[in-house]
Amino acid sequence: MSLLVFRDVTCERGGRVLFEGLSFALEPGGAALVTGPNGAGKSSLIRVAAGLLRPAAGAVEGEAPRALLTEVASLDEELPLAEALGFWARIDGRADAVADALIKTALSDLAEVPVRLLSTGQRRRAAFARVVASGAPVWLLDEPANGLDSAALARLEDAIARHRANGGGVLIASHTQIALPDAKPIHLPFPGEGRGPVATGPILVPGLRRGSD
Ligand SMILES: Nc1ncnc2c1ncn2[C@@H]1O[C@H](COP(=O)(O)OP(=O)(O)OP(=O)(O)O)[C@@H](O)[C@H]1O
Repeated sequence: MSLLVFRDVTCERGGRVLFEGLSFALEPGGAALVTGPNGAGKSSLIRVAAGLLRPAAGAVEGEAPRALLTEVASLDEELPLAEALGFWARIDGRADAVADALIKTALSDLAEVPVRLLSTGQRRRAAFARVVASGAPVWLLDEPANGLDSAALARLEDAIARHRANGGGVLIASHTQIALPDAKPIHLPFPGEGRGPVATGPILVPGLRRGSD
């Protein structure tokens, strides 16, 4: 059974259609990579998948829990990292998962450091640790490689590969090259590029249009 399904989804923001008729399914072990220029609607697509934006038309389906990574880590700045992660992990009923998530993101040494003292890359890894600790089968990652050095990027790619090998699925929006074998491509084109198919393979995108800017 599919983990996540977009069925003829249209997304509008600010009175503008960003994409329409977007259909694809994320299977266990699967991945989809959303690309496109600034403002094309990549983050909006991820937010639609997360249920934070309602599609103007169509439906997003799937019973599997989803974990979301955005620019904002939403971790208490004053708490030590492990405690800040523990707050969310307890809500997910996964308090025991924090230590392992810290190991997978190479943050164990910073477990007692207040979140406000973390660097940009460390914050990004901390936000990803939240996703790892959640135990959710579906990972929705908006620019997960932002701010990461090459070692951290390799660890991110490893974690994604392991998640997929365990039957999880990932939907990623990224400007940066990221190793995502056999990912379904979803390209959101430039404004004014016109209507037409924007994806190949198993993703079906009957049309895509934009309103006037
Ligand atoms: N809250 C909002 N209200 C109205 N329009 C918005 C809102 N947020 C974003 N938009 C518009 O929606 C469009 C798509 O934005 P989005 O952030 O999804 O693009 P993106 O492809 O992720 O861009 P980037 O590569 O710069 O991150 C942009 O034109 C943006 O101005």
